[in-house]
Amino acid sequence: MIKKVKGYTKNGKVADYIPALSKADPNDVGIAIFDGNKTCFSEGEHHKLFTLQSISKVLTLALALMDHGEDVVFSKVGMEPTGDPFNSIAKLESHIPSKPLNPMINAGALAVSSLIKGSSNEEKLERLIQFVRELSGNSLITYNQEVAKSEFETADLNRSLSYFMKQHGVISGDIDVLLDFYTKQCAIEVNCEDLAKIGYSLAQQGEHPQKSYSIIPFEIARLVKTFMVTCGMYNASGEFAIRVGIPAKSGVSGGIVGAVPGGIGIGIYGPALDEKGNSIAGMKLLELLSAKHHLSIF
Ligand SMILES: NC(=O)CC[C@H](N)C(=O)O
Repeated sequence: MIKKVKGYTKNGKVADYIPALSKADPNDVGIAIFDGNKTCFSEGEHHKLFTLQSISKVLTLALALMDHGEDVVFSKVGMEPTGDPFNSIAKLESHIPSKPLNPMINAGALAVSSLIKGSSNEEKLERLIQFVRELSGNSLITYNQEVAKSEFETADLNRSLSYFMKQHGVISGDIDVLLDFYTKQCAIEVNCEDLAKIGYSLAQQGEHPQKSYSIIPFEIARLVKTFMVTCGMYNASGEFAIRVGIPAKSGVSGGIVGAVPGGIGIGIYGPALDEKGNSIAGMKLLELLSAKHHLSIF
């Protein structure tokens, strides 16, 4: 499978606006698939660690909904796709009230992250990491300090979005404290197998990947997967729904998580990105997989 898409990597580019991410090898492509059995199917660079980046937005959304419920969360963030790049500030100004349009773009994710419960950033991060450990069944998961620091030092666009939202009453508190948490959340490190299990858990409406208990309430799992369909691949979500049709979320590290209803989780890594910030080989891989195994939900 990987062989068929490897060639696409040369048409993409590794993200370098977060300096530490530019160290990734653009030729890497890895995939893991988990269907609830003990072992994952995996191929390529599936063992390499990479940071969640925007994939974390799905997980903080689920946690914030579990912390506060829908009314509070959706008073701060909307439910509509933007059609704009993930880091755009444009709609914050042109939409009244100026709350971000959805939780899968940076502005929305920053607003959601500001809601995570905890008396300090350490406590909030510990809760989030524990949540990711449960969803992946991997108790060793932690965050990459170098990537977090690299993003914190260069995140002026995200600071701008945050200050804009603070001025408009969407968020409150110290912006650098929020950025400290957000950049660490984005720097949580996984491999394809961890990601496949997270996808499986979402596909199974929040069930633990290996034990029979629920980590995310059914209704919240349904809700976050709907956002994955409508907004998960940024401003390529419409085309992705047509070509692939799997609830999925990507990140600029080159990761993609997919959750196929009926119990298949997919974790992909391919750091060469297209111009919208999605893994170029990863998207192709999902397209081939979906066509071959009829995985589209539509
Ligand atoms: N699209 C992404 O993966 C963006 C996440 C990244 N940490 C940022 O805020 O820019």
